[in-house]
Amino acid sequence: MGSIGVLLVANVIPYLEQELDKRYKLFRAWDYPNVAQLPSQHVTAIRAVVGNASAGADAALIEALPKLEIVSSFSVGVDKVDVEKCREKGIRVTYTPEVLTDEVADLAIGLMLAVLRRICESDRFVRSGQWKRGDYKLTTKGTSSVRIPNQSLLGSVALHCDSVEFLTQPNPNFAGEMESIGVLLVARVLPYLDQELDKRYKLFRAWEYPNREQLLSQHAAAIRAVVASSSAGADAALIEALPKLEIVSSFSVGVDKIDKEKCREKGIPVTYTPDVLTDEVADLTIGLILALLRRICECDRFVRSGQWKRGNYKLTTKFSGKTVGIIGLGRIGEAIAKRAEGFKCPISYYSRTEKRDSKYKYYPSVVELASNSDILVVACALTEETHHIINREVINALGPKGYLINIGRGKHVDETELVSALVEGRLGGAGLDVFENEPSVPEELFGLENVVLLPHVGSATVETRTAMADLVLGNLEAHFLGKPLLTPLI
Ligand SMILES: O=CC(=O)O
Repeated sequence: MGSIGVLLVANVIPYLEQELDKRYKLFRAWDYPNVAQLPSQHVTAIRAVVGNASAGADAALIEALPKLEIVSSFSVGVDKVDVEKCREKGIRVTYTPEVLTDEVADLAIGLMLAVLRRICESDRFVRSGQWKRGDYKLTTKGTSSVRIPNQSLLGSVALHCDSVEFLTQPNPNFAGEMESIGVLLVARVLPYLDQELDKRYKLFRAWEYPNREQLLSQHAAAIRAVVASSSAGADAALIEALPKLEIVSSFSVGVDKIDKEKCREKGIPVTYTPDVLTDEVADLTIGLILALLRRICECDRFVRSGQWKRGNYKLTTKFSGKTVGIIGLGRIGEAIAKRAEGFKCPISYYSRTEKRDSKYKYYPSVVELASNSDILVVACALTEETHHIINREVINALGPKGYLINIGRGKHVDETELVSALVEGRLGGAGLDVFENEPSVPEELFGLENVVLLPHVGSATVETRTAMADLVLGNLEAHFLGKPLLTPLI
């Protein structure tokens, strides 16, 4: 085969170039001012042309190579090959279908999620330190419908994802009585929730007081409900300091900032916002995985900075078919598993106990799960047992080819260990939506290519945050009307 001439008309991967060079007499088009100037003995030696999506074989080239038998394209698209001319001259044309189908489809999903959920913009927001000055704006949902349990109980609450209808009127059965009920909002949340609480109740905003003591000394006796969030909850001291407290309603699914034991002890119900945000968080998890493995944010930076003109972006890593290990197979963990199945990923999981009805492989230890996973996703609740569930041993078990995704809580991960593993190359990469001391993010991460950093935006779309706000309002209304709570945790 060494005497067969092959003309390479485009820069392909070094591997293909080397292998062609080993087997054939290889002519590289860029070594000549133009193909018309190939010495005539080369022209007659060339029996094959290898091109790609950007350079192929036009009619002139085909006509200029009298011994041409085949055009083999390193691409699925053959728009750069004059297929008609090849047909006319009986020249074979090959291309590379099937082998790249999953890869391109994966990237299309990654791009969709990156655009809808503003993944690259959010990553820039974190890296530039802007998160410290306020939260990132809400984005748009990737999945098309929101379902909430017991929707009928919401009364005047309207929940439509396609056209989000904002709840503007309090339940008429309740108006009047409610205005005297004191509600404490402990953190800035969606303006819509703030406004709607303000319309219905006597609202106290914690951040408007110099400190908790002043707030409590003036209003403790009026407060009958606390509205919490993922960043600020209700600790034992606050619960004890509110003698009239009847309910804690959290604008979040994670309730690690609420002292649930204290609430239980005092018979105070706690509500949260499960289900309505499951799709959103699972979508974002897939977006994070794709952004990390396919380097979507880094590629976006590469294009925006004009570097593409100086050469192609380096090759990245395939998602489809990778083994995915999930820590915590609750609602969100299951939704992530279902999505990853669509990418033909074998799924396994760790949880405190094996789920008898689950089809996924169970590992009784996180280290074992990490050793057997390419991608490890943290999707469990934060408790004392799951604090730093990702430690040095787990990170080392995941290894330099492994990827960590955290959409749970920052405190699930020993961040110091994570940063050193990333910096030292002991871990392949990390996609992080949460951090130990939000909105502070370790600055060592800002310059790394193998991380995607998001400002805790798992559920942060207009549609889902509105649905979560409506659940908070619905739970409070149900409580004060003496009806069953919509989404009680306690
Ligand atoms: O982190 C978000 C939530 O707990 O809802």
